Amino acid sequence: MAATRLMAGSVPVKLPPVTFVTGNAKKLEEVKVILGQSIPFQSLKLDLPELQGDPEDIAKEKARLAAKQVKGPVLVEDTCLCFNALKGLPGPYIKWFLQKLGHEGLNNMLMAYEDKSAYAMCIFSLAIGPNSEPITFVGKTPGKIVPARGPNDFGWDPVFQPDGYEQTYAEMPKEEKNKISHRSRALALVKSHFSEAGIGLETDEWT
Ligand SMILES: O=c1[nH]c(=O)c2ncn([C@@H]3O[C@H](COP(=O)(O)OP(=O)(O)OP(=O)(O)O)[C@@H](O)[C@H]3O)c2[nH]1
Ligand SMILES: [Mg+2]
Repeated sequence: MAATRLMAGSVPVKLPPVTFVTGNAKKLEEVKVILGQSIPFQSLKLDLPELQGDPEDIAKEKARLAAKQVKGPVLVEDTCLCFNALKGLPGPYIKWFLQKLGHEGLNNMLMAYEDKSAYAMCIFSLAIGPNSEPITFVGKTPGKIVPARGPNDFGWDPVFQPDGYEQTYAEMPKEEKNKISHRSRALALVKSHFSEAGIGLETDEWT
């Protein structure tokens, strides 16, 4: 099973299948549903170390590390939750803020501010191999931080209410979240890249 890169006017170059590398089962669940059969991929559960700094650099570095481990094409993603009143923080550090402070703590961080607006951001990074420069695809969904509502099965979903909705991500049916989420917006760009770059895949099977 191999992916094929169709170069205009040249012989297609075969690439191994793309591996989505993440340690987060909930991310993987959403990526599977959003991509459907559009880009067949295999997944690898690996909690990669993360650089500090600019979210795009974090995602690229994650892709470089993943490509070294997999020795082939990889897709990774890094998710940020950015509070406008805090100039974008916690951003890429949301995992640790959520772990230490919980939903209530995230709300409390904004207590001193009237502005509760925030945005969820997903940066996918694709590296074709260990020596190629990763490229990134950014998806954002604006919303606000609210006291937790809805099931508690994925991260900060209960405290993020996207603009134009009365429900938090957690309260929305999954199909609805996947229509407007930061993740689906970033993946729409990944899909376009695959079709524009002429990256065809020989298989439509899940592995
Ligand atoms: O409510 C949520 N709705 C989402 O749509 C969503 N996407 C990610 N997250 C959480 O935000 C942090 C990102 O950190 P993160 O990008 O480093 O992820 P991770 O370390 O869990 O996995 P990975 O880095 O191995 O891929 C982690 O706490 C994730 O659980 C979400 N929470
Ligand atoms: Mg991580």
